[in-house]
Amino acid sequence: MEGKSDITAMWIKKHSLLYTGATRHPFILNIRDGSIDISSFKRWLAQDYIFVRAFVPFIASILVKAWKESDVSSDIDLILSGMAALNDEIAWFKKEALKWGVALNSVVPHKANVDYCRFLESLMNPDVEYTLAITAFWAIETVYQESFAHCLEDGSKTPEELKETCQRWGNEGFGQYCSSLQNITNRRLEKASDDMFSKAEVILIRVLEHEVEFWNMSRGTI
Ligand SMILES: Cc1ncc(CNC=O)c(N)n1
Repeated sequence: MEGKSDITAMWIKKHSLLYTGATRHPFILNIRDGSIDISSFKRWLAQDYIFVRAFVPFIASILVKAWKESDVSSDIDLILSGMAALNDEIAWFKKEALKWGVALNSVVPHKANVDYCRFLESLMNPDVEYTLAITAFWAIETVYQESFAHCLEDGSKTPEELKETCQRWGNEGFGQYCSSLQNITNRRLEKASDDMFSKAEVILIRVLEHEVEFWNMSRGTI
C-alpha cells in the first residue's frame, strides 16, 4: 500500500461490491466449503483452458507495449515471467484435463468466454496504450489470486483433489507477482491524463464483470 498513490486499491474499495462478486463467487465459495459439484469444476477447467490460450497473445501484446512505452526496464522482466508461467500453466491444464477425463480439443467456447476473449483482443490493438493494457492484466491476474487464495485459508474445507488448482493461483509467489503488477499499474496511473485515468477505471470494471460471467459459466445453466 502506498497511501494516496495507491489508485488501484482506491478503485477496489470504490467498486467493492463488484470486486467481491468476482473474488468471492459461489463457485469459489463452494470449493472452499467442499460442496463443489465436480461437473462444475470440469466445465470451468475446459473453458479456462480456452481462455488461457487467448491470454498468451494478450501478454505478448503487453510485452510489445512495455518495450515501446515503458521507461522502467524491469516491467519487461515481470511480464516475461508471467508469460513463462503460462507455458507451465498450459502443460498443467493438459495434465489436469487428463486426470478428470476432460477432452480439451473438443471444447466449445461458451458465449461468456468468447466475449471475454474478444475483450482481450480489443486490448491487443497497437493503438491501446500500455497503461490501459497493464491495468487489465493486473486485474485479471488478481481476481484469480484473491479467489483461489481464499480456498487455502485456515478453516477452508477445499477437497484434496482441488488443492493443487487453488495452489496454482493462490500461492504466495503468485501473490507477489500480482503485487508487482499492481505497483506498475499504480506507477502508470499516477502519471496518466484524466482521460486515460477514467478509461483505465472502466477497464477494471469490465474485467470484473467478465470474471463474474466467467464463473457463472461453471453452473452450466446458461
Ligand atoms: C478467466 C480467467 N481469469 C484469470 C486467469 C488467471 N490468469 C492466468 O491464468 C485465468 N486463468 N482465467
